[in-house]
Amino acid sequence: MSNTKAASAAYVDDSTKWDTFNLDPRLLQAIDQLGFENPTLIQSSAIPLALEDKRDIIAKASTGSGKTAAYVIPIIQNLLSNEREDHEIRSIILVPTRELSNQVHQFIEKLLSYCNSNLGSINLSSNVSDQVLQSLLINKPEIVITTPAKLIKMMEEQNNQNLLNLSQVENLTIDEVDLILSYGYQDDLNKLEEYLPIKKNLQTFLMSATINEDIEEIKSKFCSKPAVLKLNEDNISQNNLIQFYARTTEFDKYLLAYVIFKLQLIKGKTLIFVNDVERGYRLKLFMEQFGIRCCILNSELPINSRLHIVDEFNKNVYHLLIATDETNNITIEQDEAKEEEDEGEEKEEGQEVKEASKSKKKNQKKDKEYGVSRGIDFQNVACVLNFDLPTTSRAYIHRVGRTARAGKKGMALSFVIPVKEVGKHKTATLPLAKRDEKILRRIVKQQERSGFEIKPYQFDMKQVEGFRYRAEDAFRAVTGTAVREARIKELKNELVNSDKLKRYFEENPQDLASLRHDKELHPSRVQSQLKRIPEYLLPESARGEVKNLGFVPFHKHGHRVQKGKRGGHGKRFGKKSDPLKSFKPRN
Ligand SMILES: Nc1ncnc2c1ncn2[C@@H]1O[C@H](COP(=O)(O)OP(=O)(O)OP(=O)(O)O)[C@@H](O)[C@H]1O
Repeated sequence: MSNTKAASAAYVDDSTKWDTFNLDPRLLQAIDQLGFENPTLIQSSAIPLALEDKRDIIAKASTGSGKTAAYVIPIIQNLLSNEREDHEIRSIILVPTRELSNQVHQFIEKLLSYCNSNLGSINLSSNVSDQVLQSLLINKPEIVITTPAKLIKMMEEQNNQNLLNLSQVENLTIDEVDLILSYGYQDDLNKLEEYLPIKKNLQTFLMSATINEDIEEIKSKFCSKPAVLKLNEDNISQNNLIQFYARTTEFDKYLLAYVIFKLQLIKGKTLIFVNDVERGYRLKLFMEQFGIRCCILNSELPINSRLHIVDEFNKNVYHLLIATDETNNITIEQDEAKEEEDEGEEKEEGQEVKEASKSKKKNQKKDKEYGVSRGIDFQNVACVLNFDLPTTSRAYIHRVGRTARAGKKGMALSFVIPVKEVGKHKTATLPLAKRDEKILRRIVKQQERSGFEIKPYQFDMKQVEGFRYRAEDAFRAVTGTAVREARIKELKNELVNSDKLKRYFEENPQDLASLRHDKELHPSRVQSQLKRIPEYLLPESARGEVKNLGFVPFHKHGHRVQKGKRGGHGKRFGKKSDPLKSFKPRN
């Protein structure tokens, strides 16, 4: 989390002020510095329960509703109000991914700004060597943030046992608790049970936007009489997320992506989700053909690069990020089984999914603790594009939750392939798309249950058609070999970046900006003519002098489109533009 403006009325509890919680002045000052004027609803519900009533908490609240502060503030407050001479580990925060571990750690450090000399925190899942971690642990930081696997690995190493003494732990928090279970951390949690003083009044917080009965076992292990808070969309008066889906074909996904991003039909930053690493590179290479710059995020990249990419995306260095969502594949079997059970659907298709996901798993060298669709606080994302539909409706909630955060507005657009279209385009196909229609039905139902609508969006294909030839040409240039080469090249680049990042940029943080992650990879045939859009391809309103603004405003009044500059368009949209407005739905 970086500096944040106050969340909008949708999430903020205006009726509650921070000073009603009797927080330590050092903590209040840090909250003030973050710009959090009022607590959010989940914060104003959870904090008194945790502090005054000393309750364990199970909180299910929407993505972006401020759950992190809802558990971090009570943790810090409790530590401050029982300050001790001796330093010991007193709070463990478990998160499913290294990305989230880093983010939560950074947030905690901000809240500790005024009490750093009294309290400390450590991120065990950071990218430093075990020796460095050991030297940091000597200082006995009070708060440990980690993935379960890393904690257990360190606990099991003989020489860490004194350093990682958990006998004084007073609080255990499990963030994204349902994902922790899906990631196969159950064994680690079982082991953790042995190390923790559960019987001695351990306070437990279990948090997520999606929680179901799967957590019963954890609940009975770690909680006693928990207060269960359910603050989902129903509790929020205003819906800031506009959701669309568009039925399309395997190839037309690429065509539409080209049109949307080349014509800058989406205003602001976009996060594009694909379902596997290779598709991410294919899409990047395809977009590169048109001079559309974007960067890639996936589990193959070194952790330093991943964190740096997210950080720079948040600082608006990049506008387009193609992220491979692999929680998708990890949770698919469990989630499918669960969702099918809920809806009494047949098991056969579940089998199909298992097979497809198995064959995928074979050639992936992924970091098991990678994840960006859960919990990562991407800042100011205008649009989430599900280039590939997620494979469960639960994954959908978390993906689209990367936009419209903290009460801001956002849009989600999901491409859906009708069953009869699957397998028609040899290279662009994605076998799991056979499930798209079914998943869409579930998403629609689930959104309806929360009172939201996901609307169909039909692009006016007549307008798009003119771009087809160029899209096909560009797509042909992105061969399988080109994708493989790009993948290796990106990995090499990022390893170099990562090494540089580690050694040099630690001391020179201001120079971090010089490492760009959206460099062109182009191992495919480069066709420079594709970077320009000839005028005849533009929608009428965008040709020549602007007359019909309010449609696709390619440039401000009185300015010509500056071709050849920044991917062919010098100017951003005027005020009246709406994302995707030129492609009106056909009813
Ligand atoms: N009281 C507050 N006032 C204003 N902004 C806030 C407040 N609390 C949190 N935020 C901001 O809201 C954003 C979302 O918070 P957070 O990441 O904790 O959400 P979350 O509920 O954990 O979401 P997810 O389920 O996606 O993990 C962050 O940018 C955070 O800084």
